[in-house]
Amino acid sequence: MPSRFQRIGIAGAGAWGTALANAAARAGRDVVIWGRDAGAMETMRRARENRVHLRGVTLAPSVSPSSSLHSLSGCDAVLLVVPAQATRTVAAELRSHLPPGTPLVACAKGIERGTTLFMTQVLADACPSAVPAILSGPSFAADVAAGLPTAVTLASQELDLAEALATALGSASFRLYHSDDVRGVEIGGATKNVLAIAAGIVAGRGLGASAGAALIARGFAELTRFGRAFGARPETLTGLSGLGDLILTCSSPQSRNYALGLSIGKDGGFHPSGKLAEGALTANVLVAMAEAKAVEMPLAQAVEAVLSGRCTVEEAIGSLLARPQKAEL
Ligand SMILES: NC(=O)c1ccc[n+]([C@@H]2O[C@H](COP(=O)([O-])OP(=O)(O)OC[C@H]3O[C@@H](n4cnc5c(N)ncnc54)[C@H](O)[C@@H]3O)[C@@H](O)[C@H]2O)c1
Ligand SMILES: O=P(O)(O)OC[C@H](O)CO
Repeated sequence: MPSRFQRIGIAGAGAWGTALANAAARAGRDVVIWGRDAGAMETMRRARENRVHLRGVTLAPSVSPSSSLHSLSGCDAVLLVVPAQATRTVAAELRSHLPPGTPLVACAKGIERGTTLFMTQVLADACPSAVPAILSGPSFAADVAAGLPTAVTLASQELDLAEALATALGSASFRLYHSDDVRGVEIGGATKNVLAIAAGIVAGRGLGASAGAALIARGFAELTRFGRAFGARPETLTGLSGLGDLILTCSSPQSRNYALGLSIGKDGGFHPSGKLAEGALTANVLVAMAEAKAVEMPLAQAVEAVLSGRCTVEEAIGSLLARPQKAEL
């Protein structure tokens, strides 16, 4: 069915941008996907495949790859799908290409380092003429691209807009729930990545399934405390973008954050794989923001301390287990 958001732009041609391009095409939309690397975009256009970031997935016929940001200027809505720390740069570049009032949907999961801004705040700052929104939830790019059933949340301050965008992008296999709790949705995605590194460390160290479950439950307590302190609604934190994504990312080596933790847990060293693990970039800003509001986040602090080399995995586990006993709630 035609939509008021018939022409969808995707700014960012990584794994998630490519998967979202195919999902939007499956929903019946005409899609332009932009990437900064002209050679890679030309190869994608000819091969109908993103061989760098999502090998083996055929681009839907209605997806047009481009390396010209201007090609996004005729889009009814744009999904911004670059890493969290690059979101400001690309949003600022989009500013001169998008008509005022164009919905701009942040799809990154992180917090901007230096400014401590959440993703929609970055959009409001860098591209103030656009209408910011956020898309987040438990969703591996490969699953979405393969058309496996997936459910995520799309939030905007205007609930009607969130609903219209969710309808435009949704299909039988890609369900979007709408919300106006923007802050809640963006906090879940940013926080779960840090906790997923801890979950990977627990698995890599062979601490057992019981410890893995405890980590998810106590990690969720941290996510909830942080979320409440920064204005999230509790029911959002227990939804897809909070608890849902925490469970997914803390339990699958398919997650790059979990996989990073797994390798740290196995040999104690932090060897970046070259794959994007947003939690490693968010950990220190998350912990600093928590400390500034006296929010207790011992697991996130332990991840940050291990990543920065201030303590070993053994020391981090030892100090977590030596914490005084306390009431659960
Ligand atoms: N991959 C997933 O399963 C998945 C699912 C949900 C959310 N996300 C989130 O989406 C975001 C992007 O992840 P991804 O998996 O697509 O990463 P990716 O590493 O596959 O791709 C990142 C893309 O961004 C581009 N990029 C980086 N810096 C840029 C800049 N300054 N200007 C223009 N382009 C730039 C890279 O060239 C690359 O094409 C992350 O925040 C991630 O947490 C990913
Ligand atoms: O591979 P990760 O760890 O970035 O996780 C991907 C998605 O965020 C899962 O919802």
